[in-house]
Amino acid sequence: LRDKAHQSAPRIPSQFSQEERVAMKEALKGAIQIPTVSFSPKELNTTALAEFGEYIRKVFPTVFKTSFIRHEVVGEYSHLFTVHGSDPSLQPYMLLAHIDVVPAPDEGWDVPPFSGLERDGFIYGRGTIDNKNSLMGILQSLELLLIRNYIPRRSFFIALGHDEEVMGVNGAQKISALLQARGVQLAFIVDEGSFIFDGFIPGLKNPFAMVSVSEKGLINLMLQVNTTPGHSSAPPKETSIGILAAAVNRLEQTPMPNMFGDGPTKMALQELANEFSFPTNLFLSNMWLFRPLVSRLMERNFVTNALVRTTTALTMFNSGIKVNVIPAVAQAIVNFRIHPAQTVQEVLKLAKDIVADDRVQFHVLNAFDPSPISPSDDQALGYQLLRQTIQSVFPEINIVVPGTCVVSTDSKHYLNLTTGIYLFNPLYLQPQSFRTVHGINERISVQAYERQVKFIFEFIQNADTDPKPVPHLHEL
Ligand SMILES: CCCCCCCC/C=C\CCCCCCCC(=O)N[C@@H](CCCCN)C(=O)O
Ligand SMILES: [Zn+2]
Ligand SMILES: [Zn+2]
Repeated sequence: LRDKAHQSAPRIPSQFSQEERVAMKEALKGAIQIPTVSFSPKELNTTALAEFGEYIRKVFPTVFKTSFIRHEVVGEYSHLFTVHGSDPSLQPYMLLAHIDVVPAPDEGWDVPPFSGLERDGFIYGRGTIDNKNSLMGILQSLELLLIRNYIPRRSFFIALGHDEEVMGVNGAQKISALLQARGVQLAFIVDEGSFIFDGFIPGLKNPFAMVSVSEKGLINLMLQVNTTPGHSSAPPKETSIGILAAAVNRLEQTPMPNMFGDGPTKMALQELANEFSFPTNLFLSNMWLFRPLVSRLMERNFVTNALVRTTTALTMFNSGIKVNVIPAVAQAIVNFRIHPAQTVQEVLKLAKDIVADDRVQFHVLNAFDPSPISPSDDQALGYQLLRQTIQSVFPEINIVVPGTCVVSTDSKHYLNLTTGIYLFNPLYLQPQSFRTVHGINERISVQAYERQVKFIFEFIQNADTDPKPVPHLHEL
C-alpha cells in the first residue's frame, strides 16, 4: 500500500454550511426522540422501530433516491444499503451501526431520555453515544456526499441492526446470512466499540485513539439451585439461597487468570510507553523484562483489569416468594467477558471448578467466543484507513493503537464475511461519559457529533484511494 501511487479522485472538502450543521443536529435529535428500546429478544418496541424506518427515509431523501444505492429491509426492522462503486475491482467494505437502545427510565436524568433536548451545547438522550450517533452520522455523511454529486469508486454496505442490544439474532445475523448467500466477501468492517480514550489510564497524560482489533467473548450463565421448600420456622441447615449465594460469592472472589500476553494490549502499551513518566515508561518499553510487573499493574484499575482477564460480573439474582417460605429455587446470572486468549469452554470449566458444588446447576443462556485478532500492520486496509482519517480529523491525537474491545457488538455476526473487523467510534470518551452509556444523562456535544460526521465523510472518500503511508511513532 505504501508504495502505490495514490489515485487522486477530486476531493470533496469536509466543510458544511451553517444550514447543514443545524439540519444534522436536528436530525440526530429526531432520531433520539424515537424510543427504539430493546428489552429482551422478544420484547422490542416494534412501533418505534417501524417509525425509525420512516424517519430515515424522510431525513435522508437523497440516500433513498440515488440510483446506485440499493435499500433493503431485513428481519422486518433492520436496514441494508448497498452502495455500488464505479470500480468493481476494489473489494467492498461495510459500516455498521444499530438502531435499538437499552431502556432508560426517567429517574436521574436532567432532561427526559427520549426528548433529544439540547442543553449547553450537548444533545441529551438514550442512544446519543450508543449508537444513534454512528447510525445518523453514517447516513448524514452519505447524504451530504451525494448532494455534492459524489460517486464512490469502492462499493460499500451500510448495515443497521435493530436488535444489537439483545444479541442481534434477527438483525445483524440475518443481514450476514443474506450477504453470505450472495457470495459477498468484505475487505473490512467498521463498527462501534472503541473511542479516543481520555483519562482512562492512570498516569497517561494525553488522549489516544484505540482501534479495537478484537472483541472479548461473552457468556451469560444461569446458576440454579433447587432444594425442598418448607416452613421458615424450622429451616434446614442450608437453603437454595444460601447455597447459591456462596457459589456466586466464590466466583466473584476468585478472578479468572491474568492472560496478559502478546496480544493487542501489549502492543498498545508499548506504543504508549513514551506517554508515561518514569518509571512506567521504562517498564512499558522493556516488556521483555517487566511483563510480569506490567501485568500486575494492569490489575489495579478496573478498566485496565478488564483488558487482561476474563471478567466475572454477577448481574441478576432471583429467589423467594414470601417472607416465611423457604424457596424451592434460587437463580443467578453471571456475565463473563472472555479474554481473547480463552474460549467459552475453558471459562465454563474454570467456573465449574471455582463453584465446586454439584448442587449448583449450570445453564448457558448465550455465549460467544472472543473474535479473532484482525490485522493492524501496514497492509491492513481498514486499520490504515481509520488511522489516516483519525490523523486528518483529530490532528491533535498523536497515537493510534490497536486494542481489545471489552463490550460486545454486532460485528461478531460478520466473522464469515471478513478477517478485518475494526471497532472505532470517532469520539472522545472520558470515564464520566462512559458511565452515561446504558446509564443516566447519556449525551453528545454538538461539536463532537459534527466531527463524527466529518470523520465518516472523509473516511468514505479515503476508502476510494490507497491509504497514505503513516509514520510510526519513532518517526513522528
Ligand atoms: C485502554 C483504555 C481501555 C478503555 C476501556 C473502556 C471501556 C469502554 C469501552 C467502550 C464503552 C462504550 C461502549 C459502547 C458500545 C456498547 C456496546 C454494548 O452495549 N454492547 C452490549 C451488547 C449486549 C449484547 C446482548 N447481551 C454489551 O456488551 O453488553
Ligand atoms: Zn452499541
Ligand atoms: Zn449498548
